[in-house]
Amino acid sequence: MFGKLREKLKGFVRRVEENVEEEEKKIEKAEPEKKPGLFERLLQVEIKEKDVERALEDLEIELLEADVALEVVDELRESIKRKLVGKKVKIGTDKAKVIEDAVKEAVLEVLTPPRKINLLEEIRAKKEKPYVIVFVGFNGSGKTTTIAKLAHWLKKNGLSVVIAASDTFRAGAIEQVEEHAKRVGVKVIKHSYGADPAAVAYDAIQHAKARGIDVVLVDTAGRNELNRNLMDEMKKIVRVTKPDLVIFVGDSLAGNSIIDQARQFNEAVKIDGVILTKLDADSRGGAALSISHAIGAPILFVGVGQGYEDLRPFDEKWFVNLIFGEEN
Ligand SMILES: Nc1nc2c(ncn2[C@@H]2O[C@H](COP(=O)(O)OP(=O)(O)OP(=O)(O)O)[C@@H](O)[C@H]2O)c(=O)[nH]1
Repeated sequence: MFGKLREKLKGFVRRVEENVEEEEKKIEKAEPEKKPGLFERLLQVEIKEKDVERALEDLEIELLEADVALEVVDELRESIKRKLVGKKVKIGTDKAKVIEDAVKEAVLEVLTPPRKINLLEEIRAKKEKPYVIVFVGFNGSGKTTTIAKLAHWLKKNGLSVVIAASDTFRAGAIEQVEEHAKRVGVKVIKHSYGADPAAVAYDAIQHAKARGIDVVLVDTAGRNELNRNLMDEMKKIVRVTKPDLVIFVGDSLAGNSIIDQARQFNEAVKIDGVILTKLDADSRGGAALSISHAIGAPILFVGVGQGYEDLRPFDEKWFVNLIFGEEN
């Protein structure tokens, strides 16, 4: 996971370290009489703007190549600069660590959403059952698989779940969700193809209300902003179901374009949270790094494989440790 991102960020740390080491050598070589404040200068070396500027320019290009969104690259650049320039490092100490810590902190800041959601707590705290989650996204982003994974996870956490087969548009979609649901032991509420998806979701909510089921997961058809009718239909599903949460499911392999997708969906129906799929196959990591910052909604889970267990609650510290090689 994220091999490219790791390589770029570590490369940056190395380049700045080399520059600072050069400075250090200059201080050590200088004649004592040419050195004002010799004692402090000998003890520490200050990281100068020129030590980071060139390395930052290279990093900027590399991050863009790794599909990090432009605004996130700018944010990282400024943040790293703020943290490093003027910093004094004791001679003989581990400079790489000081630089890496600053980069880690900057990445963590960019990853930390303005708002966090503890899904289990929210579901349990809701007085009137059910808690309704609508899933939206492009075709093939992994929505249906993700819904099955989440149903499995919710069940494991002691919650009851029903799925609304609200993709009445794509041939085979209802059978597909039924198959997944059967495997994870969850009931599906369905109508026939061509039926109103909002009506299917509404029925699923009534079903859950009548039986005291905790959560309704609404599977919707994959769509994009060019499908005007489908986008309007999605707005109707949200209007009718008044969901507690709208989750955008995005394929992390789609790279930078996933950010535009998320923005379009966020404009149409407000996105409350994100699930990124296929992280197991994502070497670039740019989408994961950028999406929360771009739409102001937290990443709730990440998909890390095709099995039902392969859904991991997202935590930015985990992501940072993964990038900096402290966890696999
Ligand atoms: N490797 C990997 N594959 C995944 C992951 N999540 C989903 N997939 C695969 O992605 C493919 C598409 O998933 P679906 O769930 O069918 O996609 P969908 O978004 O429901 O498709 P539409 O109904 O067209 O919107 C399937 O082959 C899934 O097994 C993941 O986290 N990792």
